[in-house]
This record gives sequence, C-alpha cells and structure tokens, in this order.
Amino acid sequence: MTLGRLNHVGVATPSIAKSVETYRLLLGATAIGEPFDLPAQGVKVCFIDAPNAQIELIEPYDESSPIAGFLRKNPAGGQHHVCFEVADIAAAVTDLKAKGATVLGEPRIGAHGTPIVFVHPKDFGGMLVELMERPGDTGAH
Ligand SMILES: CC[C@H](C(=O)O)C(=O)SCCNC(=O)CCNC(=O)[C@H](O)C(C)(C)COP(=O)(O)OP(=O)(O)OC[C@H]1O[C@@H](n2cnc3c(N)ncnc32)[C@H](O)[C@@H]1OP(=O)(O)O
Ligand SMILES: [Co+2]
Repeated sequence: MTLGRLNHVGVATPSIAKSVETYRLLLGATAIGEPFDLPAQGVKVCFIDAPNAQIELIEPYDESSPIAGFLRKNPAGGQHHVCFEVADIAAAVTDLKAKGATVLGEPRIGAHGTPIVFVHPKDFGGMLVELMERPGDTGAH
C-alpha cells in the first residue's frame, strides 16, 4: 500500500458544541460543518476544516460508542486517531494483515461516505490509525 494524504485528526469530546466554540474562539476556525450522527459507528461527528486537513470532532452517539469508552478514561476528550487516505482499502487491509498488523474488523462506510478501517494502536506505538479510501477512488478496484 502507499501512504496517502492525512485526511483528518479525530478528536474525542464530551461536547461537540463546546469544542466548536473553543476552535472558533481560540483558533479562529470558520469552516465548521453541521454536526451529524453516524449511529452505525456510534458517533456524532462535526468536521472543522483547516487548509490542509480536517479536525473530526467525535462525540458518543450512545453508551456503547467506542468514544464513550475513551471518555471514561479521558473525561476531557483529546486526540483519538489520525486518518490517512489510501487508493484501495481492500488492498491496504490485505497488505497490513500480511505484515502482521491488527486490522480492526472489516471496512465499513465512514463519515466521508467512503470505506474506512482502523488498525490497532499497539501497531503504531499507541496511536489509533484509520485508513479511508480516497473519495473518487471507491470502485477503482
Ligand atoms: C467511523 C466514523 C469516523 C470516520 O472517520 O469515518 C470515525 O473515525 S469514528 C471513530 C470511533 N471508532 C473507533 O474508534 C473504531 C476503532 N476503535 C476500536 O476498535 C477500539 O476503540 C480500540 C480497539 C481502539 C480500543 O478498544 P477498547 O476501547 O474496547 O479497548 P480498551 O479501552 O481496553 O483499549 C485497549 C488498549 O488500546 C488503548 N486505546 C484505546 N483507544 C485508543 C485510542 N483512541 N488511541 C490510542 N490508544 C487507545 C487503550 O489505552 C488500551 O491500551 P493498554 O495499553 O492496553 O491499556
Ligand atoms: Co475518523
């Protein structure tokens, strides 16, 4: 596989509304998307655009959310994952598994409407990594 662009940094938060105000006030964020729910992934999502990537604010959709678990350990929230783009998610999964990485589950549709998958933090020195198929590439394989 080939490492693509950093698409977003996932930031867990107990309150998207409060986090949006922080980014707006402290960093002058202006390109702030409308929050939306992704029940299948257990999250509420809000994207804040920076010139070269996005901040993905993620709040638990319900108590079974992986973000709820993260917030129990980190009540104020914080950096949760980084997401890189790949051309072909299926090829990336095959390649990572062949190299012994722990791919979490099967690819599923993420917040950008393209297939995503996660790789366990233990493979990246404690950082949760998400891979997403580049918009426009889906179906290229
Ligand atoms: C999909 C929509 C959107 C998008 O971009 O499209 C998103 O990105 S939504 C993001 C939310 N979804 C996920 O995070 C799915 C992937 N996550 C998982 O499968 C789990 O959360 C997992 C496996 C990372 C952790 O599982 P769990 O929480 O059940 O286990 P523990 O809490 O016991 O943690 C085990 C071990 O991992 C460390 N950990 C947990 N979360 C993170 C994290 N975000 N970053 C780094 N490390 C993490 C935790 O500290 C434990 O470490 P240990 O040394 O064993 O104590
Ligand atoms: Co993400």
